[in-house]
Amino acid sequence: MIRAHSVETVRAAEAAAMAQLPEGELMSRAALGLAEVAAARLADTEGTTVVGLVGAGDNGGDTLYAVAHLAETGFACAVVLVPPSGRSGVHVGGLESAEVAGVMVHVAADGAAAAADVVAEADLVLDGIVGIGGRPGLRPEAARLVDAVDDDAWVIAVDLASGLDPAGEEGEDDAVWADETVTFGTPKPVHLLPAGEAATGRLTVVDIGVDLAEAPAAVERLTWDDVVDLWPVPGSGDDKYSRGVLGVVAGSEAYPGAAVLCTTSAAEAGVGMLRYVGTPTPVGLVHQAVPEAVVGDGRVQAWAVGPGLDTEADDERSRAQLEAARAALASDLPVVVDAGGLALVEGRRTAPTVLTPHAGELARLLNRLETRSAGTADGNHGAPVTSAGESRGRRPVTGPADGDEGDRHEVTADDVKGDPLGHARRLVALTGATVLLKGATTLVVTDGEPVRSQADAPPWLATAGAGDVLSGVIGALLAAGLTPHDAASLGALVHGVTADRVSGGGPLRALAVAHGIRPTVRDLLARGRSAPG
Ligand SMILES: NC(=O)C1=CN([C@@H]2O[C@H](COP(=O)(O)OP(=O)(O)OC[C@H]3O[C@@H](n4cnc5c(N)ncnc54)[C@H](O)[C@@H]3O)[C@@H](O)[C@H]2O)[C@@H](O)CC1
Ligand SMILES: [K+]
Repeated sequence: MIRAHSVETVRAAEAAAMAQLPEGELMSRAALGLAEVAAARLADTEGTTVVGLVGAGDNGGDTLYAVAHLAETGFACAVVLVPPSGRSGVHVGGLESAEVAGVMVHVAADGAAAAADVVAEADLVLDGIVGIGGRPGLRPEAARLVDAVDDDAWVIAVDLASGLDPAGEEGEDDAVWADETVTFGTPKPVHLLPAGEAATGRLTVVDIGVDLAEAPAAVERLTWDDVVDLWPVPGSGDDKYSRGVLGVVAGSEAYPGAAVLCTTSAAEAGVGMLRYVGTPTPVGLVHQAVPEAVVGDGRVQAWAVGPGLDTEADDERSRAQLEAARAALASDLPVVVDAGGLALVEGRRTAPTVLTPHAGELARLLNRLETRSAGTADGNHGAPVTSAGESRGRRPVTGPADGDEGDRHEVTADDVKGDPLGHARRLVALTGATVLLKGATTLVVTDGEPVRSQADAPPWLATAGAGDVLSGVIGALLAAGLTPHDAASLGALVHGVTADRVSGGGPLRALAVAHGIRPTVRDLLARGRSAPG
């Protein structure tokens, strides 16, 4: 598992480490590690020239010492001091060390065009403008220098790409776009969250001897190795019931294929037994595609509700199916809810619940539940969801207290894409559920747990039916007894890795991903068995 720690946790751990070490030791380790990575990249790209962009804080200090090392190694090195106060604004020891090593020192404020020319010459650029002490955004003079970087230069962000919010909460367009980020001690949230992941590039962690093993993580990412620890592997005493029975309420006369995709992926994920509840057309298809499934209601350990469900259909068989979906949501069993099922969510369930919206579905759900919640807070009407003010990171609801929607801001899919984590947290606060928000980086948010962030899938996975497959995998894992947080994040990992294998760099289809789940899980488990120790 990759664990990212908050700025506060990192600063506390660094302070504890520094108290035991000679002054400047941590910075010196950070700078040496940074210089080693930079030298390796220069060797790979046959580059010879280095420019460091140096801000006022210790991030600039790391950069100055690293550039000094590179100059001593024989590279042609320069730095551009970015602070408006020039030399007097930067790390004194670092600047001295760079000058002694023969690094050319330029001050941005003295001549912006000349400084930009120096930057444009570099094969490798170290971005040391700001690190974990930075506020989002770049000052105009820094932005101009960053714009001058040659397209072919290798850009290494020191600790994090300057301009990004270190916490990864606020999106920021005005930031360095790095090929690689060299961070110290531990990843920071920004490296793993949608707001910063793309600008971070490849992430390299340099060990500086700061111990964060016991410190609580802010963001986690499951890796292939976690599959062995988390995947439910049957023992000799297991039978199909003890391994977990999943009930699937999915598909409809309008969208019958979703039933096939969801049940196929649950079967491929190795669920103990499958029950399927649907209308005649998808029932016929499921009979053919997944003969293992038993059609009809019955005892289950978990439900998957919603893929391809048609909540508008009004014939007798459809009403019976929707009744089964509502009964599943009203039960005390774990449920994963997707697509059409999200329209049936009325608020808080006490049993384990995973909601798997994409941005548009999350926006619709927030609008519906928050309107209701505003009414409930005033004692007027609505489901027993939480009061409007409880959620973390949410915008205030501006509607009048009588529950009238008034000028209340309607959340849009673009709002969710602009602040995915904040909006996912809003839905967690309203429902108490685990929210899996789909995207290039999929977020799994549960109250009281570190956010899980998975980025395993290729863009080819953005295709119809992919979500139906994901629901089946998560349902199988819930039925086997995993927590919603583990089931959702492990499901996202396996879904993404499978898609990557199936794609092989080209198009994929959802049914192929469903059929790829079984060999992917097998291979990931085999990897763990063959790993040393
Ligand atoms: N604390 C430690 O023990 C260690 C810290 N290290 C480095 O120190 C960094 C943190 O250093 P600092 O706390 O000095 O903070 P930073 O170097 O991240 O930046 C703080 C300075 O930048 C200015 N600033 C903030 N936002 C800005 C913006 N958007 N544009 C321009 N200037 C801005 C601030 O006014 C302040 O002067 C880490 O990111 C890491 O690179 C490493 O040396 C490892 C050890
Ligand atoms: K930086």
